Amino acid sequence: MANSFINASLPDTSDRMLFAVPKKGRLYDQCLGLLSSIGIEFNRKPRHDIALVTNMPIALVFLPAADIATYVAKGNIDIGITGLDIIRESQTENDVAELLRLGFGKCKLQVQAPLSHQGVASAEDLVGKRIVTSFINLTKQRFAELEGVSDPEKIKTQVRFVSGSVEAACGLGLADGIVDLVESGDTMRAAGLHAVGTILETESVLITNQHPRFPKLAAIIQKRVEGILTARQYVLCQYNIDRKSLEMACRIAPGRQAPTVTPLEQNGWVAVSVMVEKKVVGDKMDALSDIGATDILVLDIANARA
Ligand SMILES: Nc1ncnc2c1ncn2[C@@H]1O[C@H](COP(=O)(O)OP(=O)(O)OP(=O)(O)O)[C@@H](O)[C@H]1O
Ligand SMILES: O=P(O)(O)OC[C@H]1O[C@H](OP(=O)(O)OP(=O)(O)O)[C@H](O)[C@@H]1O
Ligand SMILES: [Mg+2]
Repeated sequence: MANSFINASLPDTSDRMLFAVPKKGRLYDQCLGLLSSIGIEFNRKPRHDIALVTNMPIALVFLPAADIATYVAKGNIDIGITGLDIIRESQTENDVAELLRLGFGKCKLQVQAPLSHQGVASAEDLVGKRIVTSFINLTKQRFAELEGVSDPEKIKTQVRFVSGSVEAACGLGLADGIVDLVESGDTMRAAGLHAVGTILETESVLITNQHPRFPKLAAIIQKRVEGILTARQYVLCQYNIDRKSLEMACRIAPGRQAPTVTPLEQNGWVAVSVMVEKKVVGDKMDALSDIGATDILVLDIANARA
């Protein structure tokens, strides 16, 4: 279970829920944005990896993303944000509870080979060859499947660990193929590589220990984050329509629960307010306009609670 940091120069965290956040890298900015959106305020001193939250009994702990799942699984940290890829690689999926998928940090863990090696068209073609990766366990598991071997430690493919800039390994002669994360594909292409197989699709997740020390506080954080994710996913659409066309309009945009309908002073007309998924709002506006809706407005939602 989580302990306070026993060091006179460190803040007292004994009564606080420890919340781990990636200290740098691809998830850092998005995590800080999310913390701010859910109303978490803190002061972080330069070079300090612990920051006390000023308006909740929480201490933020800034850690490498790759270590967060292990700390949460072991109970040294109560709640945290990391990638699904890291949970799977650290083999902690049975010891952490996944509260929410966060919709950022989306990418794929892919097997990649040099474009110049024309004989390698699929991951199978790399069986028995040299693979370099930061994802040793997931890579060994995939090659064990490809080789039909039940123990990933008994594969003939040679899997070697490097901690970063994995794409350089083929060009430098250390590997015949690599396994690394791909988002836009720019890094892969810049290194003269192409994807020959996908091991995992990943995104960021909010996780807790299976037996969190502060279950109520963890539930509050989960609710707040859920609210922000909903707010990001939806917009509020408002329009006026003849009551005769209301049923059709509600079929076009039924909302999350149901539209709010308010009578207008104008006889027979109503004002409708409804949540619509951002990605389809253009289509919905066109369809509402086609059946006679007027003054169709779309408003951003700053926050939401189910
Ligand atoms: N290109 C990317 N696009 C989206 N998500 C990514 C990308 N690269 C990494 N991630 C996600 O972020 C997690 C942390 O990786 P990241 O590269 O940010 O950490 P790091 O290697 O510790 O930082 P840095 O690369 O700055 O040294 C990954 O496990 C993955 O879930
Ligand atoms: O498909 P892309 O959009 O190019 O993103 C993929 C790159 O992002 C990550 O690297 P990062 O920038 O974190 O550097 P690192 O390899 O040193 O960790 C990952 O390891 C890939 O190299
Ligand atoms: Mg990285």
